[in-house]
Order: sequence, then C-alpha cells, then structure tokens
Amino acid sequence: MTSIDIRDLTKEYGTTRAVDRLTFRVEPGRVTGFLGPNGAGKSTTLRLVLGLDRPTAGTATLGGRAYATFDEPLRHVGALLDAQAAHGSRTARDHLRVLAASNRLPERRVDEVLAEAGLAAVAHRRVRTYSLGMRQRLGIAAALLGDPPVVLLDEPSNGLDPEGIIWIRELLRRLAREGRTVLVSSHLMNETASFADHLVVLGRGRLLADTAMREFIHARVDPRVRVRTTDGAALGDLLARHGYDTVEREGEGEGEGEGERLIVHHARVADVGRLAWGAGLPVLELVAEEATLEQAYLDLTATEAEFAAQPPTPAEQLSTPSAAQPPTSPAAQSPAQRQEA
Ligand SMILES: Nc1ncnc2c1ncn2[C@@H]1O[C@H](COP(=O)(O)OP(=O)(O)OP(=O)(O)O)[C@@H](O)[C@H]1O
Repeated sequence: MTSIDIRDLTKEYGTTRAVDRLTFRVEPGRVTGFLGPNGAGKSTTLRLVLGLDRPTAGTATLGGRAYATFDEPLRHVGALLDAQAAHGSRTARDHLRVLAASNRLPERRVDEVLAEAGLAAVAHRRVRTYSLGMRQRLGIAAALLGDPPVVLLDEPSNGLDPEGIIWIRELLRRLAREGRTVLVSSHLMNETASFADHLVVLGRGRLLADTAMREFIHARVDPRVRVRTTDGAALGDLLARHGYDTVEREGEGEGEGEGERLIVHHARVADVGRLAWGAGLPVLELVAEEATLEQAYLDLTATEAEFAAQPPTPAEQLSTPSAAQPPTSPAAQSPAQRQEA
C-alpha cells in the first residue's frame, strides 16, 4: 500500500513561506480532504509531492520514493492540478493517447477512462471546444489512466454539473474502497463532507489539523437540540436548572397552537426529551441539529482569517497560541466542562 509522506516540508518563494515545516501522512483506503484558506499552501504541497517544484527543506514521498524516481509516473500517481493543462488543439482522445504512450500504458485504457469520465461521446472533439466541466472530467480521466494506487485532485468538483458532482463523489469513494490513497483539495465544505473520511487542514503553510472528519466536527461544534413545547418559559427554566445555560428561545412557532421553539446548546435529544417528560411538559417537536463541517472548519480557521486580513506584528505573533493546537472554543465544551471552568 502506498502512502504519501510529507516530512518537515518547507517551501519559500522569496520572503513568502508557502509551506512551513509540514509533516503528515496520507493513508491508503480512505479519502483525505485537504482544506485551508486561500494561500494556505495546499497547491504548493501538491506541486512538491508531484516534483513540479523543489522543496526548500524536507521531503515529500510516495511509498517512500520521490516522484522524480518513477520512470512511468502515471502508473504510480494520478493527479489533477490544472484542468486547463490539456493542449486545446488536440482531441481528448489524442491527449490521453499521448499520455498513455509516454507511460507505456495500453491504448484500451484510453477508452476505458473516457467512458468512466462520461466523455466517450465527445472524445473526438478538440479540447478547446470543451466546457470547464468537460475539461475537469478529462483531467480526472487522465489521472485514472495508469490505474494508480495514489490519486491527487485539486478542486475536482470545479465546474461540474450536479450529475458530475455526484459522479466525482462516488468515484472518490470507490477509489478509497479499492484501497487507493486519495487526497482531494476543496473549498466546498458540503462536498468534502460527502466524500472525505479524513481531513488535513493547513493554515499559512502549517498543519492545523490531521484528524478523522467525524472527530474534527464533533470536537469543534457542540451538539444542539431544537425543541418545541407549549410552555417555552417553563422548559427554559427547567433546562437552566439542569445546567443547560445556553438556551435560545426562538419564539412562537408558525400558526396557532404551534408552541414555542427553543435551541438548546451542548445537549442531546434523549436528555432534553427525558427532562421535559419528567416535568410533564408537552413536547411538540424534538430534533438533533447536525453539526456541519463548515461550522467546524470556520471555527478552526477563524484565527487564520484574521491574520490574512491584517498581518500581525511580531509581538502579536509571539503571543499567539500555537496554530497546531488551536484553543478549545467554548462551543466545544460540555456544560460540565464549562461549569468546572
Ligand atoms: N510560484 C510562486 N511564486 C511566488 N509565490 C507563490 C508561488 N506559488 C505560491 N505562492 C505563494 O505561496 C502561498 C501558498 O499558495 P498556494 O497556492 O499553495 O495556496 P493554496 O492553499 O493552494 O491556495 P488556494 O486555496 O487559493 O488555491 C501564497 O502566499 C502564494 O501567493
């Protein structure tokens, strides 16, 4: 199995440190989402893995080898970095045939990946007539050509139509199920949440998180419960007495007799339901509000966004908590933890 190993990787462009002593491993058999604000260093990292740029320090290897040591790299790594890279005057089929020949891949792979990417019917059209989404599909077809154990995709959903977005999601899931190593950068949080098992998050070239997606979300976003009752004041008091100090009263529900809606932070449906039942308060609605990757991501990168808007002074930088260990937000604490504090 081929993992991607990034060790102490640093890349400087003049005075800009695009990647800053980065260390992480991308494991096979799962889709790893690669996230971070604009300019965080994701593309630079991918370029370094693919030998398109030389690191200032550190290493990026695939199954222990540098990309440059592969004679037929498409058999080892498939990558989509720039959907505009294909030559416009060639047909899609010819573009793939050239790539296949240069890596001694059988020509049947060209037709297989064209079919897989939904391009069979337009394979004889010149690439310059392709829409952004079609080019994106062609780039993904090229990445799959050598049946590689490692797949790296930079913003693969870019320009894809809804059907294409479902296709890429299912493709990524399948590639991971087949035991491949799949690293996908994206700015689309809903999309990433739909296909990634694991996340690597960068901020200003440094590692902010390397964790399972489920843990990433649950560590940062508190569970909430939406409850509707005929007596919001009584339920609010009851919850406060039981340590639920963040209760938002949303007011009357729509229509007559709809009751009042409350949002209870750091709570679980079973606990709120049991308390209301014990006090004889009628519950008209009781729903767990799902935490989203977007909420968790914004919580983590809030500090980074501030830095991006206004560069800190050296003194501020010194007093900033380590980016690798962001402070636990109040939202991530349980009522018990907050009471202890
Ligand atoms: N060839 C280059 N010359 C100079 N600076 C560069 C070069 N490539 C990247 N940078 C700088 O390195 C930093 C990281 O850029 P990079 O493109 O890797 O970020 P990113 O996370 O991929 O961003 P985005 O989400 O916007 O694509 C940025 O400050 C960028 O301006």
